Amino acid sequence: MEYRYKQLAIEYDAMSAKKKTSGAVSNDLFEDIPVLKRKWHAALKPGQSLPQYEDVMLGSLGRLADHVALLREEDDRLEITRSGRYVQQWLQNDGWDIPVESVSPDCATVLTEAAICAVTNCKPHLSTAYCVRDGMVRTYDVLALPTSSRWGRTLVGTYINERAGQYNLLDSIFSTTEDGVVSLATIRDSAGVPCDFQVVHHNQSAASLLKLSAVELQWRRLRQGGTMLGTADVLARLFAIVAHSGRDQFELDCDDRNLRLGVHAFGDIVSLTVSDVTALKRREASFRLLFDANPLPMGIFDTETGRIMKVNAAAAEHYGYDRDRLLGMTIWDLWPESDMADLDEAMERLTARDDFHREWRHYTADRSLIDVLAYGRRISYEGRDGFLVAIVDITERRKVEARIAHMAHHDGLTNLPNRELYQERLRQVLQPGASGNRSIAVFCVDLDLFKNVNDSLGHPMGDRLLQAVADRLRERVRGGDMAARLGGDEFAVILADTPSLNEASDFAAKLIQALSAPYEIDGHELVIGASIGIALSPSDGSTSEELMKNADMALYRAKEEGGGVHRFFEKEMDLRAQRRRDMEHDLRHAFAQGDFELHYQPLVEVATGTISGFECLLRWRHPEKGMISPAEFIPVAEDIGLIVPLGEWVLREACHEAARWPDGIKVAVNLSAVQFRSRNLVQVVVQALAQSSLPPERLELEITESILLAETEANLATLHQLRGLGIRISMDDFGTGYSSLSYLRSFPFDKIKIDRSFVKDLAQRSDCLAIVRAISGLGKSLNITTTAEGVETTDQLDWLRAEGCNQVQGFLFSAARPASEIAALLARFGPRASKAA
Ligand SMILES: Nc1nc2c(ncn2[C@@H]2O[C@H](COP(=O)(O)O[C@H]3[C@@H](O)[C@H](n4cnc5c(=O)[nH]c(N)nc54)O[C@@H]3COP(=O)(O)O)[C@@H](O)[C@H]2O)c(=O)[nH]1
Repeated sequence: MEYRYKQLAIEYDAMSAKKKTSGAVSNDLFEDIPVLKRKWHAALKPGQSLPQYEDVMLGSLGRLADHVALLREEDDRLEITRSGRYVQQWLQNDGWDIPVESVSPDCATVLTEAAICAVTNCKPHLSTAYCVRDGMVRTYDVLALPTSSRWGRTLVGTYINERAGQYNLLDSIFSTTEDGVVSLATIRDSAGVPCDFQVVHHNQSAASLLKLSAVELQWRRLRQGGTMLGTADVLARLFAIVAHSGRDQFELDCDDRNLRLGVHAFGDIVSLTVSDVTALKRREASFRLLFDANPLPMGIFDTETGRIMKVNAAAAEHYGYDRDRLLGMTIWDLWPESDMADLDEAMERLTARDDFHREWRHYTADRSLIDVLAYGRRISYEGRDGFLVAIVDITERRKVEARIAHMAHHDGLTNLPNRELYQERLRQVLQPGASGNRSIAVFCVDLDLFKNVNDSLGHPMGDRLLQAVADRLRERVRGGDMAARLGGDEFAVILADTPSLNEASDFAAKLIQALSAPYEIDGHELVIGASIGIALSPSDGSTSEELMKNADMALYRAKEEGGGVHRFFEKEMDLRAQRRRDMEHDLRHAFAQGDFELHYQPLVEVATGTISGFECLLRWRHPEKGMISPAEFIPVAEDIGLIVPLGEWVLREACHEAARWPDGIKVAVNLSAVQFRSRNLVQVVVQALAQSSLPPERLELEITESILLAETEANLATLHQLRGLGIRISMDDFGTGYSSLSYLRSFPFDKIKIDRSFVKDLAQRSDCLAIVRAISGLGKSLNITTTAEGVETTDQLDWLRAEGCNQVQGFLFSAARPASEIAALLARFGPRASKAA
């Protein structure tokens, strides 16, 4: 641009010089202005603000008179009263006494301005006027000389003269545009047919764009060559345009540039504009590359109509449409009906924005829904306001996210909601107003005998069973209700709309029935049961935590009662739970304080009536509650894991005590199944024997069949190791529980202890006698000692002797007594005492 102005200035100077030498404007007149100014000053008399009109203007102007106009103020407006011929030509008006405002505005403006300034400042004022005459810009000096008339009026003598130098208006405009402008004259042959064109006019930009100097281009015939306009193709186009006096636009690619030619024919004169569109072309090529070849689906849609105006190959392929088919559609066609309100709202907002970035759902050609992220930018395309959109398909990402979210809230095995989702749902339905005034029932479900399946048939079978249980649960809940797996064989149900206690009870009963029906899995018919604890809101709690805790307590009660039943929460259960928590605390404290002691109950040989050993029984002397039964505290110690260190203490103490007894007197110590889980049981026993120096043959370990129910292989291995040390192993409480004979086959027990419940009714109940007889017979044939527990009467002793039982234990001889009383007991029932008897 700067170059253009410089060029303009040079052209102007050149023209000024030309005018001066050509004499188009009188050289002498260049001197007139200082002369007139001097004259005005010379005429100014002391004490006057303005010189007299006659002194300045009259009689002495001579040749300048043609260049002078006389202005005066008349009726509040400026009037030209007289004007010389030169001025009249300038004004294009030869009238006298005419208002200044009636002449052409370019003259009126400068005359008014000069006159006002001169009168206001009481001195000559020189202005410059630029006037356009015949397409030429001319510059005039306008000198206003304020004077006073004889009658006191102010008259302004105004001298006007053109300054040397004028320039062509169109030339100046053309010279400032970067586009080339060329005028061609059509050359016709003798037959009058156009055969060539000649450059008759052009601007500098045209020469630059056509890579010629201005001189080389001027008067050049196109067929002469040397320009890209002389090719056959361009000439053919120009001839065609001239033939119809029409217009056309086309592009020329040459070397490293792209030129766009706009052609307009006026008869035989052809006006040509040449624009450099190289940058534009490159932008278009980049756009094509980015758009057409982009692997991302892209398109342009009309903002107003939603019409799809352009798509790339990736879009056609991704959406599964033929490209033309896609171009005949609108973006509404891609949207699911359900999202239409969303689209309307989105479109409303789009019209006010230049770009957007949002998530939409689209239909593909096969009507499958995909999740897409659309990035849009407003563009103008084919004269329409549109949006260029790039699409990123995030369907898979959304699926994975949904899967992860599902997994975070569902149990992987059964696909039921997990504890977190269950609690969240419970919190939701408990919100004020969520379920009106209706009660909400929370069910804690625990499977009975599930552990057996897991232990006997393995975990995969256990898993299949849990899945089947989940299916049955799912079938029974609907709507806003929920069934969940909380972990292991623990499930839970929420009934969010439970009108009555009876209905909750009915539901629980039916659920137990459904879950207890046999399962057919991999050719196995499996039977388990279920126990349910129920808590209702608001009576049993108003928070999810309270309700779940209370339902759990009710479940505990149901389990305690043997399972297969449902129980509602009762306030009293809360007290029991509190008592239980107290006991756990007190147990830990008691162990730390050494509040436990061991008592010993004699084991008497039926044949001799002498003591052959003692069963070691744990006692807890509570500082406030007195003696607490092991039947009460051992299950709690097992639950909290205290039985492991406590059992170790029992073993060490019992061995230590027994080591002080006469040779051959054995000590029997009870082992809990939990002690087997600690995995260092053998080591603990070995240490107890070593520290006490008690021979292993004098130690008997009493186990219950529960040890053979869980982790059978590992526990059997432990038992074999213990027996390998020479320790005797007894099966306690035989006849209760499952009493599977296969246990007797799986391990060579040294002793079977017949549970005292059979001994108690031996004389009254034939079934008890039959069982005692069977167990004794079994012991005899397997060469296993049989010990009857709970013998309280001589009658019972007689029956047992008759049935061939080897050993007895019970209050008939003695209850369990502290170690300090052992000597007395031995004195009474000991081997020597018997001999004495
Ligand atoms: N794991 C451990 N378990 C232990 C330990 N110490 C005891 N126990 C187990 O606790 C249960 C209850 O024991 P306890 O209250 O001591 O009862 C025992 C005897 O007092 C009772 N008994 C004995 N004779 C009679 C009788 O003639 N009548 C009658 N009503 N009760 C009698 O029987 C219990 C002994 O049973 P058992 O162990 O099956 O031989 C109990 O199961 C203990 O095993 C311990 O250190 N570890």
